[in-house]
Amino acid sequence: MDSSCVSSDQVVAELIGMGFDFSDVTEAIKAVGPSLEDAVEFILNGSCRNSTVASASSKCSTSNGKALGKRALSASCSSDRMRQSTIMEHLQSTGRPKRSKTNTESNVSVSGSQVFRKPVKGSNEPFHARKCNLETTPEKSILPFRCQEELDIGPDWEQKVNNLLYKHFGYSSLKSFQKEALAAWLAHQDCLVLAATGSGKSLCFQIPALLTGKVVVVISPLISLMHDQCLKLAKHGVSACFLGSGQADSSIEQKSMRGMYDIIYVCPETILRLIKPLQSLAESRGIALFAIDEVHCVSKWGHDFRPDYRRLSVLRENFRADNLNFLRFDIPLMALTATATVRVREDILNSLCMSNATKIVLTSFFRPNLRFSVKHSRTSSPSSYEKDFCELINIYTRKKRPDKKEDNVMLQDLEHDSDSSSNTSNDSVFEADRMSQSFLDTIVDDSFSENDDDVSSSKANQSTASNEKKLSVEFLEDECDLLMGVDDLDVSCGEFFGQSPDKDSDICGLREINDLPNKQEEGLKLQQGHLEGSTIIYVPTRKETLSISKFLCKCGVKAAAYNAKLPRSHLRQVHNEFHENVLQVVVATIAFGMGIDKLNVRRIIHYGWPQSLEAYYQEAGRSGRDGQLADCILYANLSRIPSLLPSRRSEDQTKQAYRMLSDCFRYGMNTSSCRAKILVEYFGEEFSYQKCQLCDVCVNGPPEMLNLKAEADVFMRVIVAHYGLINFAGDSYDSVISVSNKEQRLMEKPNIRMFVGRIREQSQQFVASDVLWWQGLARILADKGLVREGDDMIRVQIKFPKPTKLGCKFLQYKTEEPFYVYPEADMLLPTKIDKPYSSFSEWGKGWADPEIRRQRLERKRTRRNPRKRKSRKRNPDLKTVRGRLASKLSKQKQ
Ligand SMILES: Nc1ncnc2c1ncn2[C@@H]1O[C@H](COP(=O)(O)OP(=O)(O)OP(=O)(O)O)[C@@H](O)[C@H]1O
Ligand SMILES: [Mg+2]
Repeated sequence: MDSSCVSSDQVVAELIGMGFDFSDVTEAIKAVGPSLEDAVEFILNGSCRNSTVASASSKCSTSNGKALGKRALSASCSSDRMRQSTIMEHLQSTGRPKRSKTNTESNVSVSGSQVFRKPVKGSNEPFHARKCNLETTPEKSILPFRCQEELDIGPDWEQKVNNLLYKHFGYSSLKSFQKEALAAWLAHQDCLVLAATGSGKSLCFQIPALLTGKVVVVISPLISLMHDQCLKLAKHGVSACFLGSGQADSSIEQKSMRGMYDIIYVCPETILRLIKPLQSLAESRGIALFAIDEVHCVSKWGHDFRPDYRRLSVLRENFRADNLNFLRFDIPLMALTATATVRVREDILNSLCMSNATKIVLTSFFRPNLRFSVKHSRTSSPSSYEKDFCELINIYTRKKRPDKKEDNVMLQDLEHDSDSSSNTSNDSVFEADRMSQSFLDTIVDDSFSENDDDVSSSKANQSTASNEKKLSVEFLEDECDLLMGVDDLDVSCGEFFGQSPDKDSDICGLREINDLPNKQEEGLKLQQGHLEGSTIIYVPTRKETLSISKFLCKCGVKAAAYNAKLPRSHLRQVHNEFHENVLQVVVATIAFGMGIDKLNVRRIIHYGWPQSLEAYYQEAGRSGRDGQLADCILYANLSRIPSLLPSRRSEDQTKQAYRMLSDCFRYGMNTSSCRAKILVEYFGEEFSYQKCQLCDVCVNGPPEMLNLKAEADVFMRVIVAHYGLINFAGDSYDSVISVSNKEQRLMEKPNIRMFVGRIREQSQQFVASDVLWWQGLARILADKGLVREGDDMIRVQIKFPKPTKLGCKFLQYKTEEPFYVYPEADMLLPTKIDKPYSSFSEWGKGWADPEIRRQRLERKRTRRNPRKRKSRKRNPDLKTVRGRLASKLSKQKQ
């Protein structure tokens, strides 16, 4: 067989697959030979690289394309009738009846033509080109790429898809949710795919491009995500490009709009200005689908709201069959996410104007190989790092000397960067570090913590700070990377041409180990990476990315910081080295983007409270994508109520943000329910397993239940008495409330501290009890419907407890019925609580002994560290937000 001829066939098929007209393709091949790149250039630019080709080109451009094309093909392939006939066979295959716009019942036919991609290694199978120009109409001849013929994919579409799947990705079959999503797309239905992280949602929108030869347009929120996906597709033989927001060079965009790539990744900002060119593309090569990946970004009720996502309803408005007469059906929308609550789903459907008949493909959010746990830590200092990362350091440094030079690659890079004054990017690292300093101080100082976590206090903070740049929301928000812009790498667009799928290996951990049976060495290497795996540590602030990565590097771990303020080139390097297993640990803010698809991420550590369970689950979901066990550990200060990180929010959004933070806090405080169950139920799924058998709660079991009848009783009595809701005749609690004071007290906002103070005053048994413990009890009582938030504000922790009707009834029951509950995590903290309060009878007696009392009070004083408190009071620390506010306020008072 003439190899050059086979090669020509391949190039022809590839070019037709790209959407070029057959006549143009043959003309180009004739002119430049079987070179894909030159042929593309020839067709697009009408010119070639060398002079011979150039002359051919000019010759071609004036000649009859079709005639020349036929001649070209017949000339180059005259000796290989078999290959030639294979192409021709397909080209001449009979057209199927066209579907009408009203034929919405069809569930197995698609608009456009079937096309097979570039043949894979060693394949002798016939390959096919699209069926363009066989039924030429005058209209079509005006549009060179246009191909309106409908091909019935047929009832065996699944088999066809499986073949493509195997050829391109090495997988044997579709997962059932992928099948469902594809069936919906084949039936021209919009589709919302809700499936767990790492379940394979991307294939749902990649397959349509392979199956139809039309373009798939994917809206994606981050350059790094688009970049990774394009790279991966290219390795699997699919051409793709990505278009970020600020492209200096528009050539890729232009080529993409001419149908050069099978899949176009584009950020929402950019797609809004590409509507017209996309309409032309829909008319020429055809658009099979608009996929909106990470679609939870649409919703302001979600955790990662991007205003530009909300404007994507333009896709539905501008790509309807009603508006565009060349369309038989609206171009379907496929929206995909791994983290959307029921409310967010509704918001997505409405905001994107998805059709009423949208198919919801819902799979379990449960990831059975993820082991969730929560640990208490101050998370604020090197001493916490030492304690908390000791195990991690051991894993990565078992066979190494901790001070080994080469282990500190990225740290040295950063330090070097910081020291240098001549290099701009270095400056920015240093700048990032310097700028972060003041903010970290505020975080360490818990300026945003404690109990002032309500909307009003947050507003007060914001307004007081508004004049001072350093205290502005913008500044603080920026320090936290709360909003990640799309441009998270130093590239704004890129193109990737499909390589033969067999050429790719395990680079970037793109394929399963068992896909590489003949590549033992690589397999072993990868396996080694799998055993140890990679780790991502998520922290709330940029400063912590630097301090923790620095700490780890010093301990011999190959770690790097990742936050939005670091130079883009550094971020790209971190991405690459993370994927290539050069780095062991990445310490990142949320900027280390969504959809990171690396097989061997063995642990995700959250070091500090996440802002929502959606964000937490999304980030945790980056681990264990190889199906092996992976750890998702949340280290949080359980003795502190988490606070919202500063961000610009409307009042409604602030309320929602508090709701989400509160759910997250309750997840951390939980001691009795399976963590996986809490997480999947949060997304509205019924958890069918009851227990995951892996999380800390399932493994360690819940704590002992305590009968807190006495404590609940005293707490309820104090607040009920305060509100004067029950007349406790002759009751000591009532006796402390004089009638004259009642009105005044009803006017004031009695907070939980006040009530605890009152309990301490009135009952010696509880005289040294901790507010933290009572806060836990207040949550339990609120869960049982006995108390509620007094001012109806939404808070992370109940602050102004007020009895409900049920709460009043609770006190009226003069029964001895026990009140058994599981204590929450903060109620169990050893430093705060020595004993369960139900054993106070004995413990309380101790207070009668002066020596015991002296010792206890002394202990308490030492715990509180009075020196620090004193100095803070007298001299507000001007390095902190709280300190600056305090000093400002005291000046105002004076
Ligand atoms: N049918 C399949 N059989 C085996 N593996 C598959 C299949 N489909 C997808 N995968 C693999 O699953 C992994 C995760 O895929 P993908 O990145 O699409 O996940 P995702 O659902 O988009 O996750 P995320 O929500 O984090 O973005 C990929 O490595 C992919 O190749
Ligand atoms: Mg994804």
